[in-house]
Amino acid sequence: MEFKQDFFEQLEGFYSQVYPTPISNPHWLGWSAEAAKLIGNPVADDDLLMQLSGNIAAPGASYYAQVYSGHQFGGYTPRLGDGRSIILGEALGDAGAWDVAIKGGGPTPYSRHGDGRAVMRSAVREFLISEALAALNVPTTRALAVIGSDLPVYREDQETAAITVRLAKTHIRFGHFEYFCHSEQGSATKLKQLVDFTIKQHFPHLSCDRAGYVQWFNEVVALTAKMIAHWQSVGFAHGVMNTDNMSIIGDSFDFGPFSFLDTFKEDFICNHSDHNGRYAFGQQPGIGLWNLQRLAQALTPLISSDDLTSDDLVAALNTYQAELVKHYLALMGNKFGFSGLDGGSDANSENASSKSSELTKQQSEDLKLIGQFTELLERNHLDYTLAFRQFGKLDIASQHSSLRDDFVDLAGFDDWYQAYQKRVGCVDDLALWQQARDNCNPAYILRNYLAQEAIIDIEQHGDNRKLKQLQRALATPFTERAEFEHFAQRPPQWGEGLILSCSS
Ligand SMILES: Nc1ncnc2c1ncn2[C@@H]1O[C@H](COP(=O)(O)OP(=O)(O)OP(=O)(O)O)[C@@H](O)[C@H]1O
Ligand SMILES: [Mg+2]
Repeated sequence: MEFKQDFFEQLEGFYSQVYPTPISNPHWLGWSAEAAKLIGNPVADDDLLMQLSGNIAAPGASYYAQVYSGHQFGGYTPRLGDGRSIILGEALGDAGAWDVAIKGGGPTPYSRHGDGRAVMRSAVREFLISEALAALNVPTTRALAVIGSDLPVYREDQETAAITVRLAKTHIRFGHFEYFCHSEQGSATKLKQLVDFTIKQHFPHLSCDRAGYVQWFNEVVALTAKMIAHWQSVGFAHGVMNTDNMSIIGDSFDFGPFSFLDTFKEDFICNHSDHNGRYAFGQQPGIGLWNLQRLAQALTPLISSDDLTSDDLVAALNTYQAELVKHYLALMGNKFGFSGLDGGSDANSENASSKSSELTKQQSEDLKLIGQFTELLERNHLDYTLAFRQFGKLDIASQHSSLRDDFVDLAGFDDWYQAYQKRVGCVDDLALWQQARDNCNPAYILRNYLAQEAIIDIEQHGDNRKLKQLQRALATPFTERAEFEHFAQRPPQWGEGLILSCSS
């Protein structure tokens, strides 16, 4: 791996240098060849294992933990920082550089009372979901590897430590800006230095002046809205949308008690510490905006000469909803096979952009049709992913749809289906239309119970074969294969809506 050290060299005072603590008996539990391609294809040999577990030095690595703060469950914590993630530097790849971080690498000056480690179950989950979301085309950090060990760690019970090797285009979070605005009083120079660095590294088309800052914030709003539209469309609940877990480039970041929906449930809560449902599935779009408001406050000293958030930042915040709806409609319209979508079949297309917050009549009707369908799913206790996978089997012109058999409320379904058929309109090539549905409605998602089964095999028998098989299925989630049939089922009763502990 070849590193550059831009953050380390240019942002002194924004991190503490700290070396990982060696860990006993490191061994590969998982490796992502896809992620490896991003950073010049390192070979997963013993030498690299020792480097990425923190047991020997990696050539060219700097080793540092960044300082940041953040709003956690609505309240401000003045100083957090990387308490268990140690960054080696920015590894060079063909399409840019990626921070390489050892998550669970041992204590840092920001560990507070923590041990700096991660338990195996959480490291495996982060590894699997990072790569699974990437395969679903959801913007996300990646995971190069998960490394097991013999080190005992203590949570509710004794467990074993493991490491996720995270790749991130940046580790800069909303919380970084909050720290240099609120916690380091009078440090407007540092805030500016951080914003300038972020723009130069990740938004190089923008200038580092007031107009550039405003444009940059507009882009952060749009990227965040797009990420959350993706989450809503695949039925992903993040679980801990604190501002210290919001990446400044709109990548899904920090995977703890996340969950995909099994049965569709708008108010599904995946984090058992989230007693009020602040981060429930249906709350995510609103929380995205709330988090952006906190970021706008942190940027205010840079943009405005008084304490009021400038009109320009407020105007940017006001584009959030339209941005989110635009992406959500494109993604959902694709899943349903609506005709004549803005931006064609590419939901990422920049053509789909209309800054107007006014919905067109067609958009309002589409949103209504989508909402009616998810309500039907909820009332009929149907699985979100499996229901959508059925769309690739629909004979759209026929009155009899295979999907209908799954519903108890047949009259409700029939009414909806009629309106849906009308919206889809005439399909010239049914096979092509069905293929397009299969290409955006996954057969395989990382259901909590599947991750849990893989984890139990490792925990009880040191056997990572299930993890590897699951990883292979999730790498091509739109392609059904007989060998993975068991991954495309509803969960067994014990695994339905499995809620996980936040301790990790
Ligand atoms: N076992 C631990 N030891 C030390 N610090 C910890 C530990 N677990 C969490 N923290 C720290 O607590 C804060 C909030 O934790 P959170 O779960 O959001 O992040 P994380 O999963 O540790 O890391 P990241 O956000 O980098 O993915 C962070 O400052 C984190 O570093
Ligand atoms: Mg975090």
